[in-house]
Amino acid sequence: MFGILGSIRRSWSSTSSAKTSFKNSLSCISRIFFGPLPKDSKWIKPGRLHYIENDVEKHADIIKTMDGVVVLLYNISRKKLIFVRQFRGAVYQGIYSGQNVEMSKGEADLEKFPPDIGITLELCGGAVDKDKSLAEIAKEEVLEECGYEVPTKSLERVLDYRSGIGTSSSAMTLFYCEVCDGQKVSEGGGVDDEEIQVVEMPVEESNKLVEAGAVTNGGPSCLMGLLWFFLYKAPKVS
Ligand SMILES: Nc1ncnc2c1ncn2[C@@H]1O[C@H](COP(=O)(O)OP(=O)(O)O[C@H]2O[C@H](CO)[C@@H](O)[C@H](O)[C@H]2O)[C@@H](O)[C@H]1O
Repeated sequence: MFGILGSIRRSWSSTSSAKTSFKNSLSCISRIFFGPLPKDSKWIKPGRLHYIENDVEKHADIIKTMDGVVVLLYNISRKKLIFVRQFRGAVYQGIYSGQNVEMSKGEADLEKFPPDIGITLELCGGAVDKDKSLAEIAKEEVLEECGYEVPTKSLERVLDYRSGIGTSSSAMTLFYCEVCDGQKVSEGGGVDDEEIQVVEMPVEESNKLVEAGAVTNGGPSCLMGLLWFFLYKAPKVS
């Protein structure tokens, strides 16, 4: 199973077998290099919040980022959960720099740190960057990334929570949506130059993703969605 998903890397050892640990690369990443954040970044804005608590002045170094939606998709025709895999620069950087809080600089050593270490397994989703309802944004992401055309009413709002509460605290919304083969209208894979791979995984196999130790390079949204599914949905639908 972990041939396709890749197991989590907290750090990367140069003695690790780079070529065999990750299979099924999504795309060809030939070069990775690190640079400073431009002030006009559309995606993140860093800042410092000051506050006085019990007469003591304190501060929090924070990052403003966009809110997001994620969708746990379940194909009822084939009893499969649907995930997406993609290269995430932040994950690559996190593994590359390890415990070091400094941002990496310059050219990445792709021999020691192959690009595939930055590939995640995630729920379909995206940023709340349009003036539309959360369900409409979720519906669009389901179509763009996974190729299923679903009505907004089939998106069940499950949980609202915050990610990265120590630094960014963006508001996230998890939806659950059942789909069938008849709703599959395209391959998915993202829009423009996105390189997203759709992974349809049998329920029994997905269950292993939340077993102790079987953590993937995925975020808490994916793990939390899976836990919710196995607690509340799987007993009824699988
Ligand atoms: N940090 C970034 N830097 C440069 N380009 C970026 C970017 N994040 C997204 N993009 C670009 O925007 C495209 C579309 O993004 P999406 O709306 O699908 O959001 P994504 O799933 O990347 O999550 C995004 O938005 C959600 C909600 O904020 C976050 O949780 C998640 O970390 C974030 O990547 C990506 O393919 C990429 O080109």
